[in-house]
Amino acid sequence: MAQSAGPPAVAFRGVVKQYGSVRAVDGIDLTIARGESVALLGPNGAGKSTTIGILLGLVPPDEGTVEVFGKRPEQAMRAGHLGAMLQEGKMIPRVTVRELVGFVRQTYRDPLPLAEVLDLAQLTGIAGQRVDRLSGGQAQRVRFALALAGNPDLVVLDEPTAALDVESRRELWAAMQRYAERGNTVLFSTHYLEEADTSADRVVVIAAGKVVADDTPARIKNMIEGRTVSFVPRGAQEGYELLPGVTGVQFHGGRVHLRTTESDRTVHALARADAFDDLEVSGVGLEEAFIALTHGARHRETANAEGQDR
Ligand SMILES: Nc1ncnc2c1ncn2[C@@H]1O[C@H](COP(=O)(O)OP(=O)(O)OP(=O)(O)O)[C@@H](O)[C@H]1O
Repeated sequence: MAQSAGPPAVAFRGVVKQYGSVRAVDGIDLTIARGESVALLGPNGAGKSTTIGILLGLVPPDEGTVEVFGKRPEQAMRAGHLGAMLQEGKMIPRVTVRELVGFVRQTYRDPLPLAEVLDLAQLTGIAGQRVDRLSGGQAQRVRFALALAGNPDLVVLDEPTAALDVESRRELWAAMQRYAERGNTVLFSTHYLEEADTSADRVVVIAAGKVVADDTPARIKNMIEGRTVSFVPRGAQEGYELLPGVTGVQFHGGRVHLRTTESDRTVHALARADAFDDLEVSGVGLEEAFIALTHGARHRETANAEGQDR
């Protein structure tokens, strides 16, 4: 649930990060309100980890500014506003869950009570176990507990469920949602649309270092889970973008390719206009959908630059 008092949890303005010829982050503008749960969704190499690194003050941007609760990331980190769970991170052997979480929380100025951290991360029942003997899912929940220990206002998780089985994922998301429900801001990255759909209020889709879509999970799902209707056109080849459900139009290989969220209605409208030969309807894979969204974003940029209202 978003709250409005004070500066936003996160404000990226025109952020760019270049590695050699790769623009890992290519002009990101992003504001996250306090209390929002936001998923950064994107394929491999989209720029999610780099964006998170910049947010945490670990990666200096080449251009643009980043503020976390109105402060520079390093200041926000020092002030205890930020907690992070990154992809890597080995456990110290031979200590128990309780000892490790207890030790880490003591390094913060105003930590959560130990029992509360253990409860939030669903670790109470395994608090006496050694951290180097835990399952993958349990170990991830310990990392989550370490990210929460300082009682941060914003917790950032970089692909927290990578390599976890379904049950462990479910437990981690339940733990994360309980933290979000306390009014905290959560930002996590994922490759999985289902995770973004069930665990976020808002989904920001990143591809090739750019934000290509930013909407509610339901609308993003609609965009990504759409279909492609392709055909050899007949008659006037215009106005396709006005057909019901159509979110994108491309011409190649002598065919028209329409992306649509409502393929039945699109096909009915085409049939009424007697506008096609050799019609095909296919589902869209996630990678393809990202590419389509990326093209859509470029198309909109060009249209805006040309002053067209499309
Ligand atoms: N330290 C680095 N040096 C050189 N190139 C880098 C570095 N970090 C990231 N990149 C490149 O920047 C691009 C974005 O990478 P990033 O790790 O941010 O993507 P990602 O969306 O997090 O991917 P994944 O889902 O695979 O973790 C990739 O092309 C990657 O190879």
